[in-house]
Formats: sequence, structure tokens, C-alpha cells
Amino acid sequence: MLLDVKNVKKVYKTRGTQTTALQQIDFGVNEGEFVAIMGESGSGKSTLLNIIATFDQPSQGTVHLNGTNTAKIKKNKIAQFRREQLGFVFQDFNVLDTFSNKDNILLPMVLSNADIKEMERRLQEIAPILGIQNLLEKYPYEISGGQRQRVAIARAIITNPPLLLADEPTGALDSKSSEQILGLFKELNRLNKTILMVTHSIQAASYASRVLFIKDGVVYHELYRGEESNQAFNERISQSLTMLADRGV
Ligand SMILES: Nc1ncnc2c1ncn2[C@@H]1O[C@H](COP(=O)(O)OP(=O)(O)OP(=O)(O)O)[C@@H](O)[C@H]1O
Repeated sequence: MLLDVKNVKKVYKTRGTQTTALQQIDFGVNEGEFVAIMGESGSGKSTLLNIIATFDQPSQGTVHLNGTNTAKIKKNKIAQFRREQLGFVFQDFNVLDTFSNKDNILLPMVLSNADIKEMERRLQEIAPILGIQNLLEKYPYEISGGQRQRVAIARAIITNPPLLLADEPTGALDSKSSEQILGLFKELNRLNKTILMVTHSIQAASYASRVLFIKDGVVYHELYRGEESNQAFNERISQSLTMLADRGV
């Protein structure tokens, strides 16, 4: 199993009050899966993603990524671990306007002291998949939101990390650009990239091969796509949400 989240609990303590953001989370992600975590605002999605991304620590429980207990990584090794094991795609792209798109994409490889030839080779490999060959010399402020997100995805996968994490990756995009970005995730998954995406969008979740539903800090339901089309899976996700709401879950 690539990612193993066991018994994870997270309590925030601020100014004398306690908030239990995650009560008890247990799930795993196998290599090659595309998993979506769905939940409403405040359900604990970002908290969970931040813990998996090693930006935060659980109050209880463990996260193993590629066999490593992330709580055991030394402080001075954590940035390297993130670069090698994880790619990040955020809602608001997080690309740097002072760098060209190409330099944005190559940044993680530069930080890893990669060979220039190897960087070019990787860039030529992934640019056509993402359809960004003509955008490389431009700057992020010269391209559209959907194109910026494609640049951000290129940056996330340039080092070929085993796990791609996405936090509401279509949250800032119109529906056409959202479909393109989700289609790209699906294509990357077909090319064997493992993806974990958190979202509140049924449309986004319907591109995944498995959907976990989170509420009040627990995973309370799970759906597998099987052989279904996006549309059929979308309908099943909607039905599940209605049924669970009717039951008061
Ligand atoms: N740093 C923090 N300190 C205290 N409480 C926090 C902190 N971060 C989140 N919380 C609380 O933990 C709970 C879960 O929040 P979280 O941000 O994980 O939800 P979410 O599902 O990602 O929501 P959204 O979709 O709005 O981003 C909420 O009740 C939130 O108020």
C-alpha cells in the first residue's frame, strides 16, 4: 500500500478551546489509484490533506507513505521527503509570477540539484501530455487560470513523485477548464500516477476510481467506480449523498 492512514485524530487547541477536526480516519491508497475525498466545508478535508502532506502532525495515529512513518522524518529531511515523494496541486495554483512557466515547473528539480539535461528531458516528456509546449516561455500572469493549473500540475509531477495530492484543484476554474483539468488527472492516472484529491464537487469526484465521504472528521461511506462512465458514477455519488442526508448521516 502506498499510503496508509491509521487511526488519525486531530484536535486543534487554540486559546483554551479545543476543536476535533478529525475524530478517527482510517484508509489506504494503493499504487495506481485515483481517490477522491469528498466532504462539505469544515468536514476536515484540508486538515487531513495537510497531515498527509507532512505540513502538520496528527494528535494520534500514523501516516505511512511509501513505507515511511511521516512523523519519524527528521526536520532537516522533511523538505527533501516532500520533494521526492509528493506532488501538490492547490486550488489557487501557487505558481510564482516572477518566474516563467518553465522555471516554475523546473523549480522542484532545481531544488533537488538535478542535471540540466535530465530536467529538459522530463519537461519534453510531460509538456505534451499537459498541452503546455507553447506556454513554457510565458509568465503565469500571461495565461489563463486553466493553463496556470496545467503548469502547476507539470511542476507537481516533474520529479515523478509516487503520490500526487490535489486540494480542490478546480475550485477556482470555470466548468470547461475544470473538465479539462479533471480529464488530465484521469489521463495521468491512466499513465499510472497515483492521485489523492480532496473536493466538495461531485463533478470532480466522478473522475476518480474511488470516493471516500468524510463528515465531522470520520470517513462514513465509500464508493468504487468499477466500470462505470463518469456520468453514471456522478449519478451514483449524487444518489449516495441524498440517501445519506435522508438518513441524517
Ligand atoms: N488551525 C486551526 N485551528 C483551529 N481549528 C481549526 C484549524 N484548522 C481547521 N480548524 C477546524 O477544524 C475543522 C475542520 O476544518 P478543515 O479546514 O479541515 O475543513 P475542510 O473540510 O477542509 O473545509 P473547507 O472545505 O472549508 O476548506 C473545522 O471545524 C475548522 O474550523
